[in-house]
Amino acid sequence: MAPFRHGKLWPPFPGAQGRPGLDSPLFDSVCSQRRGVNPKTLEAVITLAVEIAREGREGRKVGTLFVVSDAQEVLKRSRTLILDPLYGHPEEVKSIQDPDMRETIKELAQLDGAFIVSDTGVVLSACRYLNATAEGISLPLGLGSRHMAAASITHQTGAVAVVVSESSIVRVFDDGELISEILPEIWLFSRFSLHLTGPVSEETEADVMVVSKRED
Ligand SMILES: Nc1ncnc2c1ncn2[C@@H]1O[C@H](COP(=O)(O)OP(=O)(O)OP(=O)(O)O)[C@@H](O)[C@H]1O
Repeated sequence: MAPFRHGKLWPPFPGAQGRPGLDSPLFDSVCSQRRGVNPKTLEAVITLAVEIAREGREGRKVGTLFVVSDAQEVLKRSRTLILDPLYGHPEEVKSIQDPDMRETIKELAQLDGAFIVSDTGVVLSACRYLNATAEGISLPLGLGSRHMAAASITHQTGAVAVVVSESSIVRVFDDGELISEILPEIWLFSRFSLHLTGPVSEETEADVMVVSKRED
């Protein structure tokens, strides 16, 4: 029988045995109120991003991008690259907390573009190209166009963006800036060069390491 943690079933999702999941305190520093987005939604997105970075799909690494909150502004600044696979489905089945939806996202993550997630956690759209501009963005060297799009959309709107890099690192952007880098497997640390600059905090739980910009 699965153990309980913080009064909830642990681990929360099949396949996440022994890994941080929803309600893990590991992501508290990233999902703080100062982000200005629903912390529960952001936490659910980051947990899913870590699962995607860890698992890939059918033996391949998968990179993808989630944009969380301020959805109407984000939708205005983006367009679908193909017919939207989530279009027309009722909101009740598109919750980021829903296990079936999470599996669907893992499948769709193989396609180009971004997922748009509302503040309440409804995944509104997939495969979206974000109108990105490098103006006003100072991105650490070595990050490519997916990261630029993430930084740019958070500069233009009140959203927070979560990138799963094909190199298996999860990065979080707010206000046009990289605020956190998450290693889904601690052994990656030996091959990892930090893109965050300035004072950082580090937290590790169940093989997952979170390095965040210190904001105190
Ligand atoms: N403006 C954009 N909006 C949405 N998705 C984008 C945008 N630009 C790039 N992408 C996505 O990022 C993918 C990878 O691009 P690229 O390799 O340049 O990014 P990257 O930042 O180096 O990411 P990774 O670390 O995963 O390689 C593209 O195939 C596309 O799916």
